[in-house]
Amino acid sequence: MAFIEARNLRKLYGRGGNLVTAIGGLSFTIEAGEFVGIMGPSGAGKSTLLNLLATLDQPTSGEVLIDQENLTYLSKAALAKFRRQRLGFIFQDFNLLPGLTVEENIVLPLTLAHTPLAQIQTACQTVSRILGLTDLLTAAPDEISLGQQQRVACARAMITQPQLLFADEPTGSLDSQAATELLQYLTAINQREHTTILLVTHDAFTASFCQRIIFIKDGMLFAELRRQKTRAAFFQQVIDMQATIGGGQKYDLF
Ligand SMILES: Nc1ncnc2c1ncn2[C@@H]1O[C@H](COP(=O)(O)OP(=O)(O)OP(=O)(O)O)[C@@H](O)[C@H]1O
Repeated sequence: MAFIEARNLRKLYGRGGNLVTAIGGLSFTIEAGEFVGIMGPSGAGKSTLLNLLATLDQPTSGEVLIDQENLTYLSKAALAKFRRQRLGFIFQDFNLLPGLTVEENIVLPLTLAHTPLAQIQTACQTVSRILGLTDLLTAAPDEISLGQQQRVACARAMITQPQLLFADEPTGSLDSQAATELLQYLTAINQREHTTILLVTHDAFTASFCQRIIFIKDGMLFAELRRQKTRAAFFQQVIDMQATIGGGQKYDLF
């Protein structure tokens, strides 16, 4: 049974003669516990697609179902509750609140949900230990490195133990060591907790940690790759597909 189902999704921006088709009619499914990447050239519609699946944006037409719940028919309040209880988000620019400590940022989703304090403290200890943040809990976000900030954002996304985690270019601001650590952590929660992960990336190294990559171009499905052998072999397959699809790297002209 599909965990995420996109049914003929379309998203147009603008109006009149200035209409842009960001997503042109996409249908696919993702199973529970999959670790899936979305790739494609700049402007292909990757972020738009992620935002539609993550309920952060509404399609012009088509439907998104998550765990057999058709999100098209949920009210704004029901959608907000669904998002809060079941989804986690990691974005490239972290969105940490500068006036709060690392700990306050991490526990924010539980604080907003009025979770009992003892439960918040236990959850914070667990997630901080896993992500190596225990010694940084009293720091302010601007006192820690970018890699550490990204791990804080990851901890905040994970503290509610979401079934489904969305990440948009999660390694975009990280050096290769911090990126590797984050990807190993995502792999671990995918394998241990069976968290379904959907991430957008233009980076073949990041993509090589996924089990399956959906390539889109001009808002349409272009190809799909499944990891069958080693991560190194998958990395090479991703590079080859990027060459085929064209414009695979954002900054390949520089
Ligand atoms: N808010 C918006 N208003 C108008 N057009 C938009 C808007 N957001 C995205 N677009 C257009 O929709 C198309 C898809 O954009 P999107 O950001 O989803 O692509 P992407 O594949 O994530 O690109 P990138 O890799 O550069 O981030 C592009 O042509 C973009 O210019």
